[in-house]
Amino acid sequence: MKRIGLFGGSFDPPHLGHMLMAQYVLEECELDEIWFVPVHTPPHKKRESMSTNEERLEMLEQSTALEEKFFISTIEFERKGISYTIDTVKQLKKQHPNTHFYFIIGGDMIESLHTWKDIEELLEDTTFIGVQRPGASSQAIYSDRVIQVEAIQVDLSSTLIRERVKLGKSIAYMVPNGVESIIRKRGLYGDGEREST
Ligand SMILES: Nc1ncnc2c1ncn2[C@@H]1O[C@H](COP(=O)(O)OP(=O)(O)OP(=O)(O)O)[C@@H](O)[C@H]1O
Ligand SMILES: O=C(O)c1ccc[n+]([C@@H]2O[C@H](COP(=O)([O-])O)[C@@H](O)[C@H]2O)c1
Repeated sequence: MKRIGLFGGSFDPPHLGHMLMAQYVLEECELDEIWFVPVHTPPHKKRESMSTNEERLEMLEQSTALEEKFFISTIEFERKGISYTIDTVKQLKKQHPNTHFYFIIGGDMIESLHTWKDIEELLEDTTFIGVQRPGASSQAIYSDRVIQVEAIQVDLSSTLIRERVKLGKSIAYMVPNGVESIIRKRGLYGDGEREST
């Protein structure tokens, strides 16, 4: 059985917190590959930024280019609609029958797992991996059904990066190489009016 870690998120933009946790989980949980799965429409979160799917994908491609075990699945872009994880996992399992899928989340999300669509069914054959996140608590209904990994904790979020860009502050060393220049080149996260996908 191949062991694949799915890492879902908005990645708007990808930041070093994402990359460090992906690399750490890859090794620590002895996974074969990590597949980053950018959401089309997050189930529980309103996307605050107006960046397009193509722009998020370009930043993710830049972020994963140098690591041979990092891949991107655009399955949720293609499916459109709300990006429920159960739908993604079911679709992927059909396409890759000899694979065990893991789903990587930040420790902050363990608390709200009970609100996910068909969570019992999802937990039956998908193994969740929760990576500690600064400020997150581990007291939650499903905490004993999630492999909890103590990776290097970085108090970074995409929200913080977007705010810093808006204020004209540096984001050097906070995002993977090349991501800052995509942000600047495309004028992301500024005040200007942009179209969303
Ligand atoms: N610094 C971090 N440490 C641990 N987990 C993180 C960190 N940043 C993001 N994650 C986790 O990565 C996944 C994808 O996150 P997402 O792309 O939504 O980033 P975010 O930084 O939380 O974004 P935003 O600030 O826009 O809400 C989620 O499971 C989230 O909990
Ligand atoms: O399936 C659900 O009900 C569900 C509810 C909340 C979040 N998720 C997934 O969790 C991942 C991270 O979500 P977010 O909101 O932090 O971008 C992303 O892949 C979402 O599709 C999934």
